[in-house]
Amino acid sequence: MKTAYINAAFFTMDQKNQIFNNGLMIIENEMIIYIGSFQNQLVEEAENIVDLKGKWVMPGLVNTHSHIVMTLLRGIGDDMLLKPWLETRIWPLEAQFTTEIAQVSTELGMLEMLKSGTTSFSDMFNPKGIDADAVMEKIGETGIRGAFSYTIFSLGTEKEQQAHLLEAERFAKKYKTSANGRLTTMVAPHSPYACTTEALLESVRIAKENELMIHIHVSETDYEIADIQQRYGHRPVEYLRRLGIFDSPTVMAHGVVLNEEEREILKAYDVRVAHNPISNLKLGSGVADIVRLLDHGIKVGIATDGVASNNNFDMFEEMRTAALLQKGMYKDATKLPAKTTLSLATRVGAEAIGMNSTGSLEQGKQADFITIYPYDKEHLQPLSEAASHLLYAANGRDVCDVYINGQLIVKDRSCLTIDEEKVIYETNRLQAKLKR
Ligand SMILES: CSC[C@H]1O[C@@H](n2cnc3c(O)ncnc32)[C@H](O)[C@@H]1O
Ligand SMILES: [Zn+2]
Repeated sequence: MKTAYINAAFFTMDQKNQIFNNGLMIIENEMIIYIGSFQNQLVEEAENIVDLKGKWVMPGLVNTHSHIVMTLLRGIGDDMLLKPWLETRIWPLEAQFTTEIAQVSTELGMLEMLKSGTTSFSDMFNPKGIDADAVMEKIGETGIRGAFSYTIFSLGTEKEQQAHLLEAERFAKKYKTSANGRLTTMVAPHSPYACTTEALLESVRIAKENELMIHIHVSETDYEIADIQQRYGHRPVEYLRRLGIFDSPTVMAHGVVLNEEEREILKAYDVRVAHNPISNLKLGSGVADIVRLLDHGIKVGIATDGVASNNNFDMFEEMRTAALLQKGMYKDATKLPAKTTLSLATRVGAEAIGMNSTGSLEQGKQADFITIYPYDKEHLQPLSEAASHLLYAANGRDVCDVYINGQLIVKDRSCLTIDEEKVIYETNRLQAKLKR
């Protein structure tokens, strides 16, 4: 069935960055089959017409690195550096997670992501003590597109670590293509510091044998660089390169502390970077040099990280912060201009996590898009500067509708796939049970 979307301004975020004011988009079988100027004949041929009534339409946002299962930990452990934050606050709390907590935490995160315009995300979750299948079931029900990683940590006895790796591989295989192709998996050794060399080598094997991407935290802090250098005689990038991690397509979260030689390696191996500007600021890790990464031709996506270090999943805030930081750091307002930054949060981010079929409004792409109704919003006036407002003035609460695969998931700010009231009630009931 063909559906025509009319009466809107379409921001394609494709290579040409086109804007079709009062344009037309036609969707058939979950795909965009036409995007462009209004054509009466095409509208007449469509079985369905959706009047978008002056809205702005753009591709759904792509969050390239998150920890959805941590959402219940928002606001806990503020104002700490990464190492003590993980070791004294986050990991002891995650150790108390049950499957019920993980499911509610996931639903809360999904609700927030969807309502703020994220249609695709790449997530690493801590599976300790929880039924990962039950979490996947919840995610599948929401309608979102995602790549999930069952995180590999080197904790416990040799036998426990073997069992953990087996389970990570089972999970990666089982969900490689699931929920009608919307959900997929990656292999995720947590980081060079939380995994043994053996676990990293096993990750390389699992990724290769199953043709999966790798998702890993790398070069997040000065401490990590010194620690890995001392333990293995190399900085993290060279250490991982030698182990073969980058022989599979890899998404590296952070990349805050990198030198020129390392950027050359990332480019040579087509390693992609998930840039988490707010988390990096909040944990006192620093500011990644995105300008240099882009100058090297490295694919960079925008990401929030988990909400315990952000403290929200608002990708509008995230991309604005990304742009402002580079301008400030370089004392050069031309760095990371609006269009470039918007493309990192959409098309380029999608490519970075291997989702080439989404991220822009183009013929042949999946129909993942969001709408914003600007007329009653003072901070989105004057209307003529819409392209600027999307980066510099809008926020996640401006998102009106969200479509994934052409399916309406959020309608007029109500999520159709999640019981919002119940999730908020359960969040507070379960969070109160955690020993802090
Ligand atoms: C085991 S899944 C992911 C796991 O990583 C931890 N985490 C969250 N944010 C960060 C970060 O910025 N760097 C390193 N590790 C992080 C947290 O325990 C998550 O559950
Ligand atoms: Zn992270």
